[in-house]
Amino acid sequence: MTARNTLIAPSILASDFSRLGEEVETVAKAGADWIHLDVMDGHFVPNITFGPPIIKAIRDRTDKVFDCHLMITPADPYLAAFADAGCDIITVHAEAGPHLHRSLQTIRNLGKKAGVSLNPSTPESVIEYVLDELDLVLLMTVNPGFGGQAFIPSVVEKVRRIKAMIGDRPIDIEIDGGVSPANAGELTAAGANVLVAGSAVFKGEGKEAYAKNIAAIRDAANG
Ligand SMILES: O=C(CO)[C@H](O)[C@H](O)COP(=O)(O)O
Ligand SMILES: [Fe+2]
Repeated sequence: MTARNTLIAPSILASDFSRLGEEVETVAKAGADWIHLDVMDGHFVPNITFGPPIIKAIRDRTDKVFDCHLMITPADPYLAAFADAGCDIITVHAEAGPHLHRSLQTIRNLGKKAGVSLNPSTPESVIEYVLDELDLVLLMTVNPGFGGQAFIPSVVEKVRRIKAMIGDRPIDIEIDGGVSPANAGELTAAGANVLVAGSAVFKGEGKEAYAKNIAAIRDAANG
């Protein structure tokens, strides 16, 4: 049965960076559940975005959950800085370091929710022995590094397998990359409950446009 309470997490990667604070406030008022923050280092992924000072600067624009997606390696030396900047959920990539269990423990010890992200080619087995350290699994449906890429449909089967793996543990399944009303329904039917969307949300100008875009994804997700 399709999930009824899908959360929508707009990625500010697709927003107008020259008005970042305003964009965060606008998309929050337009119905975003979480704000998704894509941190890229030019090393783990071939793009560079922003870090803790920028996140800190926009933190007071909304009280929505700050969902921080770290595409950086190493991640461990920077986890405290992201926690201090105001991230509520901190997600590291399974491929980005040798000590995933330690990274997740560090995030929880900082009082934040711990997430792990898997690239499209990474098997779900990497999370088998850290399930009890996890609050969220983020499945990439594009190769990380850029917004506006095409959705990779083979990941939908992985969503189903991860849903079965986590059983009744309270772990969110979040999807990131190329999400739109065209694929939201199959993702939630497979077990996802959080959908990140950048280019499908920041289309058009201002609150009404963003609200319409978020509602279209939510309606499709909830069947
Ligand atoms: O993590 C990401 C890229 O690495 C972004 O969150 C993702 O690509 C969202 O953008 P879009 O919805 O435009 O694909
Ligand atoms: Fe992301």
